[in-house]
Amino acid sequence: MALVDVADLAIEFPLYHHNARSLKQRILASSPLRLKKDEDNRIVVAALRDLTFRIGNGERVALVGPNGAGKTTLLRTIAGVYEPVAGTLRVEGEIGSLIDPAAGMDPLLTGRENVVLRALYRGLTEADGRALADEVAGFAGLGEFFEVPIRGYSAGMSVRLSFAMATAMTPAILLMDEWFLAGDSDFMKKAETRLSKLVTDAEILIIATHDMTIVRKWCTRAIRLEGGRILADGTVDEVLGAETVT
Ligand SMILES: Nc1ncnc2c1ncn2[C@@H]1O[C@H](COP(=O)(O)OP(=O)(O)OP(=O)(O)O)[C@@H](O)[C@H]1O
Repeated sequence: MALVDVADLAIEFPLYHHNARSLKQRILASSPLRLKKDEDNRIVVAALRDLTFRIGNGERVALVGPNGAGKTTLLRTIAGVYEPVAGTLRVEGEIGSLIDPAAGMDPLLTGRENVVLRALYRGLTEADGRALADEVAGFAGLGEFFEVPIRGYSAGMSVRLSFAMATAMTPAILLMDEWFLAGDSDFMKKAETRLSKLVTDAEILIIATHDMTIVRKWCTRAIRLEGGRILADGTVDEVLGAETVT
């Protein structure tokens, strides 16, 4: 049974470590809501504040809201990239993340080596890891680039590799940022079937998106964030109404 359970969660990003006093005063004066001073007298962005929700088995959740609302930060927090400054986060089930293409990969290793390493990390045998790498190579279509260190990849190549890798295994909890759906059109046509299967097979899907067509197609629930807080949480129809874009 997969579960994401969040209570009173807060994430902050320090912006200024040094003592730029007059600048601090000006920033705080012009933006009193989202920027604040922490106990070490640094200016921080309150990226997420007072978040409480629970996502259980079978739920397909869209995170919606304007630029800077906190959608990607929330995905990364659930993925374990950021440590909350307050509150609790409980995740049960293996996470597959389509958020940052090169996350968790070693830039000095080749595409193939990265896949095998990830497979070993997930408890597969080396033979299974090698078989998985062949499968990923076939789908990613990187040709000879699969055999070079990934620091030499273009942004699109990194997306192809991480997409192929993430969709070759079925995670219990799938986290996805919508820009992962914006690869070149030939690749995305090929990717769609594979992605649909992954979305269906995962026990929990959480996707951050501005595209209400995606929300209506894939999701059963929507959480609207604004200014790092939850404004609404309910069924897609309740939260979106007649909306098509945010
Ligand atoms: N690494 C960081 N350092 C400092 N501030 C950050 C960092 N990442 C995000 N923020 C801030 O946190 C807030 C939430 O950003 P986030 O990227 O989560 O928003 P979003 O809803 O995903 O926006 P978008 O729709 O534009 O992708 C914003 O105010 C942003 O400036």
